[in-house]
Amino acid sequence: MQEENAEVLATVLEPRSLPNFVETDYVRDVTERALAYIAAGFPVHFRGTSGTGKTTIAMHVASKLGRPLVIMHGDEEHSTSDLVGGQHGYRKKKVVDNFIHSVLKTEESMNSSWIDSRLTLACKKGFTLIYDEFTRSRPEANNVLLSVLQEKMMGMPTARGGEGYLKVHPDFVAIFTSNPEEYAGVYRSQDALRDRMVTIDISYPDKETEMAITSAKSGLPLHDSEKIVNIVRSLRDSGKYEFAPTVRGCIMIAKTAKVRKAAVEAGNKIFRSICTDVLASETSRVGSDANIKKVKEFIAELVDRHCGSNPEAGEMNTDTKPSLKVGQRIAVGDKAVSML
Ligand SMILES: Nc1ncnc2c1ncn2[C@@H]1O[C@H](COP(=O)(O)OP(=O)(O)OP(=O)(O)O)[C@@H](O)[C@H]1O
Repeated sequence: MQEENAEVLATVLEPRSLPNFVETDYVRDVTERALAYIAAGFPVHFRGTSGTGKTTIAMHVASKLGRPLVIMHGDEEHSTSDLVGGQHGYRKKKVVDNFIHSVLKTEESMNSSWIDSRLTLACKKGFTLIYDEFTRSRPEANNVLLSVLQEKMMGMPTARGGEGYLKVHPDFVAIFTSNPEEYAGVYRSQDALRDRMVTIDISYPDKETEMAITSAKSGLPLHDSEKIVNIVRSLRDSGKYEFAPTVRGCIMIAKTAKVRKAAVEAGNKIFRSICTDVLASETSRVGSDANIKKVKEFIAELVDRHCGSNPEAGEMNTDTKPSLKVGQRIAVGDKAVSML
């Protein structure tokens, strides 16, 4: 019944890397390791703090598999039916019989049909599934995945209310991401599920990768991107923050400096204020005035340290050195970097 009538409530994506994806040695290494585990038949789990690039790498790995892609996002509101599918839809039929003037007859009927979840669709058709931040869903909701990953069978409710099984397509691949900082207050990654996947820890990318990402995403030349990355990495290494700054901070500073045509120089007031705004907001949620003042002073110090003190610095000259172009391979330090 479900096979024939299934409506598909799912967005199937073409497997593609995200725009301006940068491939460095670091990215290539993580991708190759993940693809090898997948080829050996194991689901892969990218685990890392916010902004380390887990989702982007998951999308890249999916693009290498070349199968259609569906994405699910963990959510504590999810129930099993969000993962498996369920009866959805409502049709109302109203018959008004006023043949006899004084009688009004109304008839209503409801009709619902089975709608596959994204997981079911991927299991049936052999698509790639990215389950982003899967630990945000309650363990009971995720339990259906245990037999999918181990026995390659998926428990499905039947028309008569019992349980049937769907055989998982041999091309089905699952890629998971999670943020360990969220385990404490939310739901710990279930051990049984974790035991069925290979976890690759993703930490902050190396300097070359951060520079290449900043340049590719903003269009700023690499030498300017390097100065911004140096500021962010020094702040991260210092430990003087509530939340560690990420490559997202680098991208925000670089893009805004470009829009405002501010030279990436310590002497440029606009550039200084962009660094302070972006990094103070990225690294603190609530803070006392005294704390924020200290962080801002430290950011100013880092801008001086990494961008020189040039009081004459005015508008940036964006024409002097190229940023990373699609397909271009360049040397950053002693490493080769390319943008896909
Ligand atoms: N290899 C890469 N090429 C280009 N951009 C990248 C690459 N890796 C990461 N990024 C960029 O870095 C930022 C953070 O990456 P991403 O969103 O994948 O991190 P995340 O670890 O999934 O973060 P969160 O846990 O907060 O969702 C994004 O703007 C993303 O586009």
